[in-house]
Amino acid sequence: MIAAQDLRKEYGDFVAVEGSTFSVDEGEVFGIVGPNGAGKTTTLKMLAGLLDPTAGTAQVAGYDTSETEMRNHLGFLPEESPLYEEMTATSYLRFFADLYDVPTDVADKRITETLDKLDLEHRNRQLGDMSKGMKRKVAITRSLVNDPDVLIYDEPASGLDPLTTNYIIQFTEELAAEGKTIVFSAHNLFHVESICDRVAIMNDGEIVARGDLDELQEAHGETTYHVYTTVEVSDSVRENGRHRRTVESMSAVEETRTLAQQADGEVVDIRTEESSLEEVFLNVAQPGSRSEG
Ligand SMILES: Nc1ncnc2c1ncn2[C@@H]1O[C@H](COP(=O)(O)OP(=O)(O)OP(=O)(O)O)[C@@H](O)[C@H]1O
Repeated sequence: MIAAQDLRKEYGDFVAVEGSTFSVDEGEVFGIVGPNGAGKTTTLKMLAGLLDPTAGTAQVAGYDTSETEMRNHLGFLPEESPLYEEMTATSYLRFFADLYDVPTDVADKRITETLDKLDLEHRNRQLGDMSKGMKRKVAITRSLVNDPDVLIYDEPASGLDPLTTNYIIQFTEELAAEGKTIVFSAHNLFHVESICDRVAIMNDGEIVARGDLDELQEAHGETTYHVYTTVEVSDSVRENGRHRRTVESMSAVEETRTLAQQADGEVVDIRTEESSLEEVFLNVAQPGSRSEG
């Protein structure tokens, strides 16, 4: 549904994105994460046809991103969505539906249903008088007026309160369940972990790791073993009448078993804990690069 081959973007002599190759299948939710300045927005804008790549190509819904027809199949949510401040939400959304030649009755139904799902109140308030969360809901609704197959969302929930953030993340999940293909960037790795099928981690303009969570953990994460014993062993802590020793390798698990036996005890439980996406991220997004946080 989305394919990018060797995308590159230069701003003057600064290379913002290079060698970016990836694909996203129909119905997949694909997350792009990375430190500030890694090149996420630049990548998303190239996919949305808003920035011309310096080199490389990309296709969305079967169209090259340079083809205008592609935009009829795409909903793009920019990081900052400038809205026409004097318009009401309803008139603004009708205006955009009209640009896509959506018949008025179809547009009105679609707009009302989406705003209902997003629980937007005060629909006839001027956009300039709406809160940030309300404006984001209007911008999300705008991305859906043409009923696109593909959604490209740049930081959909950035800077919003936890309640509104939850609404938007849940809503994105619902869109995925309806079969939309979604690419989005986010700094909140918990959200990415909870809704993405696959993730690409960018650093310094390049994709440095990619895959589903299991693949990322296997390639770049660590497994932690919590070994529970009946007796105290070196570095163990007491926990609910047992002793827990936390180690990083199977050989250390075996060593713990030996230590327990030497103290006339035994291992009664072993629990494993995989790295979170945040830990994987910290392992691959190296500082010292051009991080702009
Ligand atoms: N129009 C521009 N002209 C020059 N440099 C730019 C331009 N737009 C972006 N850049 C630079 O390109 C790099 C990548 O920017 P981009 O916005 O794609 O990063 P990002 O990963 O989305 O960052 P953030 O998480 O902060 O939104 C940054 O160093 C940025 O300063």
